[in-house]
Amino acid sequence: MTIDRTSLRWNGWGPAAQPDALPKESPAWQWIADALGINTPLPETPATPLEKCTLPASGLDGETRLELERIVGANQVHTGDYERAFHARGKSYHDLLHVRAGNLSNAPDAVVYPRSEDETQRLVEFAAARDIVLVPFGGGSSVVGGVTGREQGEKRLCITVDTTLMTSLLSIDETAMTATAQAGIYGPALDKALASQGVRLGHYPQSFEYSTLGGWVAARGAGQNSIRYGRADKWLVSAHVATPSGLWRTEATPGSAAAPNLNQMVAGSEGTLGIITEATFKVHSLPDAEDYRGYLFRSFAEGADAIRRIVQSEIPTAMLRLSDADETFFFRTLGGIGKEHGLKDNLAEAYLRLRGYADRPCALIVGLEGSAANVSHARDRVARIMSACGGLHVGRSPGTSWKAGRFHGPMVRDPMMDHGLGVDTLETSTFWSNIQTLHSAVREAIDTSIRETLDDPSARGIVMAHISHAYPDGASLYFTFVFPRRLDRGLEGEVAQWLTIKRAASDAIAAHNGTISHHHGVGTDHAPWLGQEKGPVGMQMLGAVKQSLDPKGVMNPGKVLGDGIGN
Ligand SMILES: Cc1cc2nc3c(=O)[nH]c(=O)nc-3n(C[C@H](O)[C@H](O)[C@H](O)COP(=O)(O)OP(=O)(O)OC[C@H]3O[C@@H](n4cnc5c(N)ncnc54)[C@H](O)[C@@H]3O)c2cc1C
Repeated sequence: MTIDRTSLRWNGWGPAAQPDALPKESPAWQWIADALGINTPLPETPATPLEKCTLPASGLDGETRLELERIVGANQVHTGDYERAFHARGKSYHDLLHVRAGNLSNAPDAVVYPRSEDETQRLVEFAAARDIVLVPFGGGSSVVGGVTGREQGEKRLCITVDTTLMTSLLSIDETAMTATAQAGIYGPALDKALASQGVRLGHYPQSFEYSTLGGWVAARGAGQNSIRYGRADKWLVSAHVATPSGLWRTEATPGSAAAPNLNQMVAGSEGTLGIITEATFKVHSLPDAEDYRGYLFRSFAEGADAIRRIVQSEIPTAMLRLSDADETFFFRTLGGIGKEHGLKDNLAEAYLRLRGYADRPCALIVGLEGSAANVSHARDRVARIMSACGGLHVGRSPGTSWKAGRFHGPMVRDPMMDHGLGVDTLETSTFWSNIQTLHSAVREAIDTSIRETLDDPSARGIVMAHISHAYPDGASLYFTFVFPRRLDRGLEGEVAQWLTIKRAASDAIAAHNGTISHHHGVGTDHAPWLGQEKGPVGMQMLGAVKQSLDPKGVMNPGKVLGDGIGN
């Protein structure tokens, strides 16, 4: 079962029909405007409807269309406006600036939906022979420019290959605890199929509902419970990839010393080497017990120290998520707006004041999953470390409400963009010894660069961050920032505003020893910083692999190895 494209927003996030996540009459708008130093009413900035957008004519000629139809079937080759608009770009803030403004100049000439590995391989070989560009597309949830159709200056025919008709769970090896599925299966469908056999992969990115197995591997992502279930490069056992040089089957053994592990070339390849048609991955028994709960810390440093100690003590947790003081304040205030403030809340506040947690606290959510005995044992050990590090237990409700809304946060972005506000996120990781330095440097870079882009001296951004994934040696930092959009200079001015902020943040990450991406990938947006991270020899190796598998450069050109930020 796949998701009908027309049931989804082509220029936003989630279902086409969905309740407004931030209704017009909500008092939250005024609070956000005040926090941003905006003294005028927020403007109405709705997205351009499709019928008013400029779509370049498809360059697909009749003969090529016939050839494509011979490979994938007549019903699987699309050149209609909706299909081309849906596949023009991904879901980054930068992507949304373009599509909401009605600029669909990146739309591919056609979208094709292969139904099998054989069709995909024939399609890739056909494209290579004809020098036709192919852009692999799963859920299209890339936030780094990974699925942009025609890159600027690309003259060749451009076809997006949508994998979402390849949705079968092919097999489960209950003895080895691995499973194999076709790459185009969406998160919920995969989860359901695995759960019916008593197992799960456990990969839950925030985009889970609208992203695919192939996209998770290709972008080398991490789910919210990555501490327990691992990132994509950890749970991937093997893959089949349709490349211009033939079908590539990576080796599948639990451990091997037979030269470097080529699965690591698939994870993170972002469609530049070929199209992943199926993947084999590790699975886990469904947990008997779950425990999600909250703690408060007086400082980000104390909370980070608690996470480090828990992970280094090898206590089996599924998730540890620490918000900095700004993020804690933002979500607590936003969540409380419009709600009646009763006696219970007053007592809770008085208690926090008394214990010294009222002044800019940092919230930490702990998630535990597994057998009842393991969860209970882990809960006690976690509680001891939290307490030793200054954490205050605040009960289950922050944990359960975080879990219930774990995929809903992004629904707020469209209404914000409809009211002149920009919202973007970026992420990195570093060693524990550097985490506070990197947090401060990137926070400062985003805050300063937002102010630089605004004329009004009282206007500013809201910048917040959390630790989202933890390892024994370090952790990731995930930044979210909200800012008043530069609406006065059109699309070009808005892209320039975004570029100023993005460059400042990325330069700060590179200067302070963070990775340019912990889990979103490289796409076009992070490509200019990749060389600094991999070094000249590393870049030469990546280029040589690309050249060897895809000598004509038809597979997702401009991504990962390009330099096209802002395209
Ligand atoms: C709201 C939101 C929240 C997000 N949260 C997370 C998160 O928590 N964790 C995380 O890791 N990421 C997150 N992301 C980023 C994104 O969802 C991930 O990168 C995801 O793995 C992409 O999956 P997809 O199926 O949508 O792939 P797409 O966006 O379609 O593609 C991503 C990249 O992989 C390539 N690709 C896709 N399918 C294939 C294939 N079969 N073979 C070869 N190449 C392929 C594409 O060409 C592109 O370069 C989030 C994005 C959004 C919009």
